[in-house]
Amino acid sequence: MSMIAAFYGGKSILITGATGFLGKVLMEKLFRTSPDLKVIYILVRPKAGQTLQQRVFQILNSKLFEKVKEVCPNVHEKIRAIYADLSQNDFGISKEDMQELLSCTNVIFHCAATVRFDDTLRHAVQLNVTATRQLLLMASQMPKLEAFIHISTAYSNCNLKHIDEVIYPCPVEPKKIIDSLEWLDDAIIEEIAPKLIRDWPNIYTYTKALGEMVVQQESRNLNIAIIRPSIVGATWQEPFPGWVDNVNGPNGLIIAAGKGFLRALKATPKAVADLIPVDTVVNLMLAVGWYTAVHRPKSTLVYHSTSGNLNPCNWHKMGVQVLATFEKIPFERAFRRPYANFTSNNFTSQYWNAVSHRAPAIIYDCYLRLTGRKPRMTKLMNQILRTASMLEYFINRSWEWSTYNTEMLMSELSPEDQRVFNFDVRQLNWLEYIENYVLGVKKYLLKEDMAGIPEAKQHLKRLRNIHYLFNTALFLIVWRLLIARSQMARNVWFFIVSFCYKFLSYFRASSTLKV
Ligand SMILES: CCCCCCCCCCCCCCCCCCCCCC(=O)SCCNC(=O)CCNC(=O)[C@H](O)C(C)(C)COP(=O)(O)OP(=O)(O)OC[C@H]1O[C@@H](n2cnc3c(N)ncnc32)[C@H](O)[C@@H]1OP(=O)(O)O
Ligand SMILES: NC(=O)C1=CN([C@@H]2O[C@H](COP(=O)(O)OP(=O)(O)OC[C@H]3O[C@@H](n4cnc5c(N)ncnc54)[C@H](OP(=O)(O)O)[C@@H]3O)[C@@H](O)[C@H]2O)C=CC1
Repeated sequence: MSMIAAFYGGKSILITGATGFLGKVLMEKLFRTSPDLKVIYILVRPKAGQTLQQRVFQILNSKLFEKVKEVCPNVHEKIRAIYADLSQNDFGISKEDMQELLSCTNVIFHCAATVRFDDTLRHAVQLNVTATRQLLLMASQMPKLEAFIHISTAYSNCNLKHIDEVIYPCPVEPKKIIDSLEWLDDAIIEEIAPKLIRDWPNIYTYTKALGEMVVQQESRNLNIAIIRPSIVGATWQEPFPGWVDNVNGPNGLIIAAGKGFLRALKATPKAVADLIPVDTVVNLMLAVGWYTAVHRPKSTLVYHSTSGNLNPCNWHKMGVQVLATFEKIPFERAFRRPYANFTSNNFTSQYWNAVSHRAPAIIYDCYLRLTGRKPRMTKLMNQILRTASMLEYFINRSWEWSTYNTEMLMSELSPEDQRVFNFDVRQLNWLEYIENYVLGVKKYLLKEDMAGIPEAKQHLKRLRNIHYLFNTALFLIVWRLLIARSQMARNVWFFIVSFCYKFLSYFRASSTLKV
């Protein structure tokens, strides 16, 4: 019997960010392994015209939850969506709901955050810092609370090269920032933001670091743990391989590469690609929840959920495998044949952007215009290049994350728990994982049918022929222009033509002799 699964039995669990990528996988695993849990409270806001109930219905009826419905047929009754908007100071939770949360919650998983790199400082602080403080305040009023698990990111201290499982102080106190945001106007905030974030690459990582400090400062006598995942990728094993549901992180770039839009990336090929499967992160979260509640460590422990120091893979290996998978399982209606050129050189990167990205987009837009259609490729290309440039910081550096706490926890688990809640990334086979990942992007993000693969392969063959034709035509045009202007080019040209002519004459003569 799994001790971790048994621990969650009969428990009331509060999850923030349950409608997000990590949150959904967390709920799925909880229901599947502890179907006798009492209730999962999720803090949700209405979104995109959907009510809370519609959002929950959509999640529970997705493919991700197919297995859950077999193990826990009354899953609908065990999930309680509570209206909450974390960008409001009191979350906007009703009095009755708040009362229920305060009196019943046993474990909290705080996943909600804004993960946009370019969010405004005000919004990012509100969500990643102030909301965390507010939730901790709520937690301190929960008599039955056994553990509070805060999800941060391995990149919260990416201004350092070696990162230990400790909370590092930020130059400016979070409280000072929260207070000043109350009276400063938006224009001033955006002006001071770059000075505040200093050597952090973006507002997201900076506010996640502030969030950790808030956890440390407001922990009171709560049992708290922090988990820091690196780049969270598709599921490795559970509930099935390759599940993904948004275009964040590598997902958008895999789409852009598979569709042939993105063919070069400013990336250091040897830098560590610190991806971690989402189910591995979730298994660690559940194990940490159990350990924190049962063993009650004296201080707040930080756990790194990273792959780099246990089972490293680099961007070159990843790119090669992604390309190999595109060969086997191509995406439909590609713009160009997929190709992956990683360069860390600024000049080469600019060159590839001009030749491989912007020029084809402009040519295609001209074609659309000529055929009476609305041009759209340049806009799309700009969007993709903007996203790629936002991620550049993370694909041109390597970090070392120590994983003592994570390894200690692994050794504390029973063999059964190590199997059911496996977070040992050493067992991950990257080639297999990446193939399933790309397949998952095709199936679950692009919603492409596997039956379309032969047609997609045909399409790629056509694109290859167009590519050869285009290159030959381009070569001839450039050559013709050169001949017109340079005597040397003319001489070379006549030499080649006469050589070819002589070769053909010889070939014809020798074949006539044979007959
Ligand atoms: C050479 C080829 C290579 C081939 C081989 C390939 C091998 C694989 C290589 C993989 C290398 C991976 C490196 C990963 C490094 C991750 C590091 C993470 C580190 C920290 C991790 C964390 O701790 S935490 C999570 C990370 N947090 C994000 O990862 C959010 C980022 N992101 C944004 O911060 C905003 O996205 C940003 C960008 C501002 C734009 O902002 P923006 O305003 O311009 O655009 P929007 O985001 O509003 O998007 C407008 C609409 O475009 C849609 N769309 C957007 N991108 C799209 C896309 N690429 N493909 C299709 N569709 C896309 C979107 O879905 C919207 O569609 P709709 O309007 O219909 O909803
Ligand atoms: N994905 C990754 O690569 C990594 C993620 N992390 C961390 O993991 C956690 C989860 O990330 P992930 O699942 O990928 O992110 P998602 O963007 O998929 O999910 C974010 C969640 O937060 C919720 N949320 C955002 N704003 C509000 C709000 N105002 N009120 C209520 N809920 C809100 C979202 O709700 P809604 O659906 O309504 O928008 C959603 O459920 C985050 O803390 C992130 O920092 C750490 C490292 C890497």
